[in-house]
Amino acid sequence: MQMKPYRIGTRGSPLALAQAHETRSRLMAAHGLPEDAFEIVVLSTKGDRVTDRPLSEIGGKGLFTEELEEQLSDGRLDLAVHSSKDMPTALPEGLGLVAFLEREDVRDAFIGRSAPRLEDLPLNAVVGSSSLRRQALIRRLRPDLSVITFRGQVETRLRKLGEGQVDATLLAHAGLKRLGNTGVITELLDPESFPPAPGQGAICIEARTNDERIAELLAPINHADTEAALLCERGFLGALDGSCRTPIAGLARVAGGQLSFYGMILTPDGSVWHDIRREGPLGDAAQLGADAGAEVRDRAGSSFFDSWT
Ligand SMILES: NCc1[nH]cc(CCC(=O)O)c1CC(=O)O
Repeated sequence: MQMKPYRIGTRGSPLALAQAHETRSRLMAAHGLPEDAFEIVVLSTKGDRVTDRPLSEIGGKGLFTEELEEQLSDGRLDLAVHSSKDMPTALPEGLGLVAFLEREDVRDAFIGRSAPRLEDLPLNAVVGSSSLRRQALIRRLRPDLSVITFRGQVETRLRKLGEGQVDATLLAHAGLKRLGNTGVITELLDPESFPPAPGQGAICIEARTNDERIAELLAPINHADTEAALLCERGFLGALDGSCRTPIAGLARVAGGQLSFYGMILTPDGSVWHDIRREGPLGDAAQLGADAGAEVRDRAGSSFFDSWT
């Protein structure tokens, strides 16, 4: 009997497509299914269409997810593949992050034209980044640099760098690996001094939470340690109510059945920051992250958060 193919939704950027193809390959291998058991459905989102303004200004969570989520909710899609980093902490009713693929390298990659390392950039060099976290972390380490907003797909940013619009840029190592573009990297940044975004490097799969058939399909490709780390990092983000305007970093790692979490919040100019370290059992991942978020929020005090708005 010919079954209807599972419909996998994705955005159309090269990175998103690579992630959707990787997910399909994992599903084919896990279930011994042929390629045509899955159909990859490409949707354009608001975040893809508005490219001339910083994401933090267009505002609104779910900029890259709304169209996919509508089609998941009404059954036109069975699953949607995302970068966990781009996923808001609150999802529409009835949808959830049902599986996480094993995480790639979490580090940020530095791509320098004027110097191979962030610390070697000449005084007053220009760094392009659209991420508030990266902007704040750069300013924290190198207050002399000028940081400009720099949007577009990975390829667009590399082209702008090549044209000399900036002296350096930063991109996720994981994304460059998935695009087969690691040759451009001149330095991998230490996650202690340059902590990644919550979710960085992990592909997640969103689906209807009440759909048993899809839950069974996804169970064998879920990576338990990645899931625990992600729940922890998203707990941290949620406790800080990370809007798109907040520089927040957070990384949970699993070793010996224990989670260790490191998180940081910064003012956009990088002049003030608060960091936190927490260890705990895997089973309490989300709570551990949420507690860390609450503590760092209390420590920072409300005046700290005023500087964000
Ligand atoms: N917001 C864009 C985005 N979302 C996920 C990745 C990279 C892949 C990942 O972190 O999983 C990127 C590009 C980048 O930060 O370089």
